[in-house]
Amino acid sequence: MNNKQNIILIGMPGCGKSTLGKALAKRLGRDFYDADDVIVEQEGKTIPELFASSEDCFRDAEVRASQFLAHKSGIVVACGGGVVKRSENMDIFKKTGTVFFLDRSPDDIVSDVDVSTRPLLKDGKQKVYDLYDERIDLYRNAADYCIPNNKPMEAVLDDFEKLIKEID
Ligand SMILES: Nc1ncnc2c1ncn2[C@@H]1O[C@H](COP(=O)(O)OP(=O)(O)OP(=O)(O)O)[C@@H](O)[C@H]1O
Ligand SMILES: O=C(O)C1=C[C@@H](O)[C@@H](O)[C@H](O)C1
Ligand SMILES: [Mg+2]
Repeated sequence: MNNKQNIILIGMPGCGKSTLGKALAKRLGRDFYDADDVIVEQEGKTIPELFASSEDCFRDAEVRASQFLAHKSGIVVACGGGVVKRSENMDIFKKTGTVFFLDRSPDDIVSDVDVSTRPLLKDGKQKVYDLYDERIDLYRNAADYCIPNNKPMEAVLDDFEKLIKEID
């Protein structure tokens, strides 16, 4: 893959975007960005503060962060879990990047994520299953490639790195 092309990770909250994204960036010698952190920095507000105004207010900020990130080159981005809710974000990212869906089962997500600390999951474990059903088609349709996250992290990283080297 062209090393200027951005690597964009999408997937459920808790699917491993930040952890695997950071590790992949390190392996490839690229810079890593967490889109949620960019939103907080650009807006000068926390994610709960933005959601407290409205979800639309947060989603508008997310589009601005997508635009900012898509102007960079050769980076790895962990998107927010709901980035696919606005198809505009995917159009923006695809201009300069390739989109990878990190697919982790809801069973694995609930088994090791502290749902109480994730805003959209604060309503408990059932929310993970509901969100997965609600969003799975959006993730699959938005992605250029799917990376199953169903084995130890180092093995998933090996698959990811191999795929990146294979694709144009
Ligand atoms: N293959 C795996 N094996 C073991 N643990 C994993 C695996 N993939 C992810 N995890 C763990 O799952 C947890 C959630 O991962 P992470 O925070 O990277 O998810 P995320 O997609 O960035 O979530 P969010 O959208 O909420 O930011 C972390 O504790 C991470 O170490
Ligand atoms: O899944 C979602 O809709 C979200 C996930 C987080 O990464 C944040 O982007 C925010 O809490 C919304
Ligand atoms: Mg994250």
